[in-house]
Amino acid sequence: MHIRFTKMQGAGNDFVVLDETGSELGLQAAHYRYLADRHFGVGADQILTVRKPPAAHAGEVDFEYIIHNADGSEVEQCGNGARCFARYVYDKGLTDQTTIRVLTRAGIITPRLTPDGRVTVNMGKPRWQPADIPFDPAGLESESSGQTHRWSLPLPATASTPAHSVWIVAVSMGNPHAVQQVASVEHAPVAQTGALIEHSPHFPQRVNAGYMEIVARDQIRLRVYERGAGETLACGTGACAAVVSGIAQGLLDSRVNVATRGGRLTIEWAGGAQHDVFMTGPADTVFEGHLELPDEP
Ligand SMILES: N[C@@H](CCC[C@H](N)C(=O)O)C(=O)O
Repeated sequence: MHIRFTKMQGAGNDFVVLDETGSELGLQAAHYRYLADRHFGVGADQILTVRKPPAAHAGEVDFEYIIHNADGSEVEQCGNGARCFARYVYDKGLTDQTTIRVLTRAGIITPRLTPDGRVTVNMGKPRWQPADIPFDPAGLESESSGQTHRWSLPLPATASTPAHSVWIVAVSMGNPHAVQQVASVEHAPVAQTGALIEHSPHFPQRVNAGYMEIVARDQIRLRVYERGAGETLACGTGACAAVVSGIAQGLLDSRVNVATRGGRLTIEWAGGAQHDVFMTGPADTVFEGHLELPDEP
């Protein structure tokens, strides 16, 4: 099958974007893995697919946006991808609106193109209830921290680390996140513990593992080991999860700059159950291409 694609990136989190507004390509998990492969395919952390809204949501949203991780799994949400999605549909002339309502597996989000070239996304509300994440805290030690809880998550011994526990805040931004505070992101054991946290049995659908260094009440540094993709240069929902966990614990103000390895994001949240989280950052097209997709990659 011959397909056209656009390569995009947002703060270094990179994507292959596919247009299925005309007809669906019918790709399988192995095709997404092939497209994401940095040696044999195009190379990406996630594959983003743009579709017209399904009939049940016609009039309510402008597009549907489907996300696959590099490992081929379909996921509910992707923040940096949402900004690239908005940039894509606008630049391709699929819409002339600068505020776009998008259906995702996690619900409706609203990206808005801003005059400075960046994109601000209303990412909806954080969800803290374990069942909504999903997170199974059975048997875990916990302590209250501001308006939320920290949980002591046990990690098994590996060749490089002894068995130990880390204190995490569990939160959903449409997808699951476990955020821990570290003294220094540079020295954080992301490579050693990221996959252990991702596969913890306390997160039945796996989890994105965030490592947050608080620099000031309005500034953090962040690394994220992403579910289904490994460590990426930035994770938009990870930035939202880290900032809301910091605000809920009383450690951060309501507007926070997040320095990632690939660029800067700004996250705003007024706190409480009624307020949405807003994320602002870059979204850029890198190149366009076409390729012959093997029937069975
Ligand atoms: N890079 C993303 C998150 C993509 C999905 C994530 N890996 C998951 O499995 O939940 C972002 O910018 O939010």
